[in-house]
Amino acid sequence: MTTDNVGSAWPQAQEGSFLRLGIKAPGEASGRIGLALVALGLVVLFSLLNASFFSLDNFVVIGVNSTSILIAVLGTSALLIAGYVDLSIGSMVALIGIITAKVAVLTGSAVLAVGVGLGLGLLLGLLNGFLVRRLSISPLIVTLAMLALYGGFAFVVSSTAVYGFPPGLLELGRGKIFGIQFTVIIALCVFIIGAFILTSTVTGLRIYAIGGDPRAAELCGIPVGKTVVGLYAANGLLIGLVAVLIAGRLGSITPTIGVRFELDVLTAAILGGVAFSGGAGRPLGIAIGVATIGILNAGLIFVGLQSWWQSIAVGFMLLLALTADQLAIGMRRKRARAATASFSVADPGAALMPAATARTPHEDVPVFAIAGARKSFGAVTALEEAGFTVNKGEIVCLLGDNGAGKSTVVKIISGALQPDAGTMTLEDQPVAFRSPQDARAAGLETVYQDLALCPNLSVSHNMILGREATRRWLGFLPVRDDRKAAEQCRERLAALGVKLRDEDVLVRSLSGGQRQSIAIARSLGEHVKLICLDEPTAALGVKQTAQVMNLIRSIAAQGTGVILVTHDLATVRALADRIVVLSLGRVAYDGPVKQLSADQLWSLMARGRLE
Ligand SMILES: Nc1ncnc2c1ncn2[C@@H]1O[C@H](COP(=O)(O)OP(=O)(O)OP(=O)(O)O)[C@@H](O)[C@H]1O
Repeated sequence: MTTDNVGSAWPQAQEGSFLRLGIKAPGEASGRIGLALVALGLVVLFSLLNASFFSLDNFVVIGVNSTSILIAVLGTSALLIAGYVDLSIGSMVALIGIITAKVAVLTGSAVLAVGVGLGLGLLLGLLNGFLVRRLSISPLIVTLAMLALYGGFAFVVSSTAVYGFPPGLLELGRGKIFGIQFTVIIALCVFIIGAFILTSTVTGLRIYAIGGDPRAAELCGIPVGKTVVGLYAANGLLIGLVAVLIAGRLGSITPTIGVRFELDVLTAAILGGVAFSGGAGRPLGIAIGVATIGILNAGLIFVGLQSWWQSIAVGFMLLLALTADQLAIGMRRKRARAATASFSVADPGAALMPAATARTPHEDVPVFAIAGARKSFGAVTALEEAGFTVNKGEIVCLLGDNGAGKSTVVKIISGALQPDAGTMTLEDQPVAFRSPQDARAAGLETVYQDLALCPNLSVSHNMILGREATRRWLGFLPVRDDRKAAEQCRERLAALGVKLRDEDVLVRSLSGGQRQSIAIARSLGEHVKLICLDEPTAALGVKQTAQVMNLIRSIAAQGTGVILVTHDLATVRALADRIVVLSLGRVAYDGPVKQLSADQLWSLMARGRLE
């Protein structure tokens, strides 16, 4: 169990900023870059077995041969980080390659062939993404089916090699500038741009967030579906580029060109630290993973082994990397359990004091009202004519037995559900929300029971998720403003009396109470008028409950209205200015809690009536 020692330190973050831009690379470092030392070991081994392996010419050849993997690994890594995968990339290379080759031979136009290759890649990627989202089954299965389809169609287009390309296409694949092949320059540029997007942009952060917890990402306002389809489309475009460059470099394409390509690319990504379970991986590790696979493939040819030995070696490496991946997950869980991460809240003892001593709600200034709310789910009526108001700075506890309709009310208020009938007003203005984003924009925040935090992201990244600020780097490149995020994070926590020593620490290593504080602090902003908290103390110990109760008091003291859903009578007694009791979808009681006896309160909660 974790303990919260008031005043002791939060855990420290693992890494510094990316390229000193003040940008903190999201997600976790691979934690197993050591595996990349395998690459070095392989160089030594192959050099011992064949002296001519260790030559500049050979490393240039390995570099050129690795360009396809270096380009493709970006799309595969981004998908893996988001918790998805595309097994069809090898067959895609074959199908796109063979169609590009046919177009090149038939039209004699290199430009047209390149356009068709890239366009087809984008289209096939979009198709994969669309199917994965639509079919809602494992992307492994969907893309396995696509692997078979694309691979088969490649043979339908041509069962034999296609060659005789226009010079422009061959020049693209074989041409050099300052002695360096175009393909190498293109691959390096694409990799650097991809690494930049992953580590420094809003999109990058969102990819890591989706991999960490897709539901949390969705609740933070991230368009998960569109982002995932976009990732598949980008992956397809990269594969289109790979196919075009291979056609130009080899001067001919066969329908078997992509065999085992997906295995090489996946192995390079996972070897380089991208977690198969999503949410983790960094570009440097990925680049080292690519180098390892390149060296392995070249070395085995050098020592004269047959191609099936390459297959065996890469398969072995993949197993090794997956085992390391699992070990890393186990160690992370262990570290999280062992973490004695702690935070401090100003005078936690005060949380045990009655609410009235800490602040005064404005009884005559209603901030929010819901009236005549009805909601049915098929034959089940969840709400019937429910309604109540919340005043400025007032804490209203929403109570009721299981199935009374509390969550349904909260979902309607937060925009997650639309009522069948009823009205809502916010500061005397009628409002209707079609989504949680609508509600948030109007100044209405919800802290969900499962908190909607991404465990693989830092506290400050979680704090800004869905409303990330950007700035221009070098005057034109839009990058995430992580400095501003850190400032905002410190300010919000400080406003609630939470002292945070390191906002770069991962949420995974925080205790339940700390996570609750982060979720509450995140929901606060100058424009917030009402905050709904769903069972915020349900999973907490005594001290953590006291800390969270203090936070809720601080929020109300700043004039924000609070709706608190809870089953805990001690919390009700300590915090509530007023209680609203729901029973079978109707309001059974709306009034102060002070004059109710323990028996009366219990009767209201359990039976929905005063006795
Ligand atoms: N999506 C849904 N589909 C069908 N029925 C639903 C759905 N959501 C809620 N209900 C039903 O509506 C009624 C009210 O549910 P609700 O979750 O609002 O109650 P609650 O007071 O929050 O209960 P609990 O304390 O157990 O969470 C229940 O009978 C529930 O089964």
